[in-house]
Amino acid sequence: TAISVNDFEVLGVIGSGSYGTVKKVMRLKDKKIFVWKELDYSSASESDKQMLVSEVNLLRELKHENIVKYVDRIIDRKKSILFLIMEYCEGGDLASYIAKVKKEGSTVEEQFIWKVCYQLTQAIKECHSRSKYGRSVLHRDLKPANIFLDSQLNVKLGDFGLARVLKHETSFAKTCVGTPLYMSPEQMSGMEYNEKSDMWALGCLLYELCSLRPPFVANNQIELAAKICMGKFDRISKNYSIKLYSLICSLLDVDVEKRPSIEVLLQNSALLNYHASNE
Ligand SMILES: CN(C)CCCNS(=O)(=O)c1cccc(Nc2nc(OCC3CCCCC3)c3[nH]cnc3n2)c1
Repeated sequence: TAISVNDFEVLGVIGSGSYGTVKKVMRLKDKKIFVWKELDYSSASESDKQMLVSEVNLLRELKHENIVKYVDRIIDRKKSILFLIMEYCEGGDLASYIAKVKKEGSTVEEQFIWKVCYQLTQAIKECHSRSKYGRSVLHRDLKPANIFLDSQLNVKLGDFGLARVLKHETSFAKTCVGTPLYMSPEQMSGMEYNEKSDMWALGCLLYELCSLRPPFVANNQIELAAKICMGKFDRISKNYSIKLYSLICSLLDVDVEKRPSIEVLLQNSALLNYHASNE
């Protein structure tokens, strides 16, 4: 039997993304906790609706321990609302985590940064491997607000891909909403997003976990673009190992060719050692 909103109890609102509200819900039959994302498609065109259906079908196929799991969907045709039931990540998002560490005047432990690096590398590999077989996997924003933690502090890559479908955003809107702190030099120069852009964003994320701020900050887009294309950033604290710093430097290479691909990163010795000693 199809599931309905009456099978759930809404426990509260977690936040609202650009495409709808995210609520914490409990499934009544087994008291399990999930989130549901409410997508209002009342103003979507027929083609947008088709895109939404295909994106949701792609979501269903992406099953990986480091990607937020899609559980089910509910369509309320009367209200034109699509409810996406996803796994609930108790630990919240990395943006909140970094803000908390910073507020406490503390620092992020190197072991945890290697864990985040290893698990995100696996998630990115999964996304890239699918896009190889002709499936355009949602381009997932690799930014702290879109990376979640479960109760064991395992990393889960969230989904923002749907936001693009519903926001009918033109390419202009795409690049001009919010400050794209993690945008790669080649994207700043107008090139399309490509898999190496994810590697740059991963570098920005690892840098931010070390320094509690992004590698490139500016007061406006022009200045930000200039800094990113220059590719100069302050060294991270000497409390972190050279291995970690050189990995971050290799990812924050303005030369797309020299920047490691996900396959090259998977062969990184320090990362392999991390995994071997934490299996
Ligand atoms: C935006 N944040 C800085 C503060 C807002 C709220 N705190 S928080 O750090 O996200 C937080 C706190 C406790 C639990 C969770 N768990 C969670 N959140 C999701 O999405 C959050 C949503 C994403 C779009 C923007 C609004 C927030 C999930 N999606 C799939 N599983 C999810 N599990 C999140």
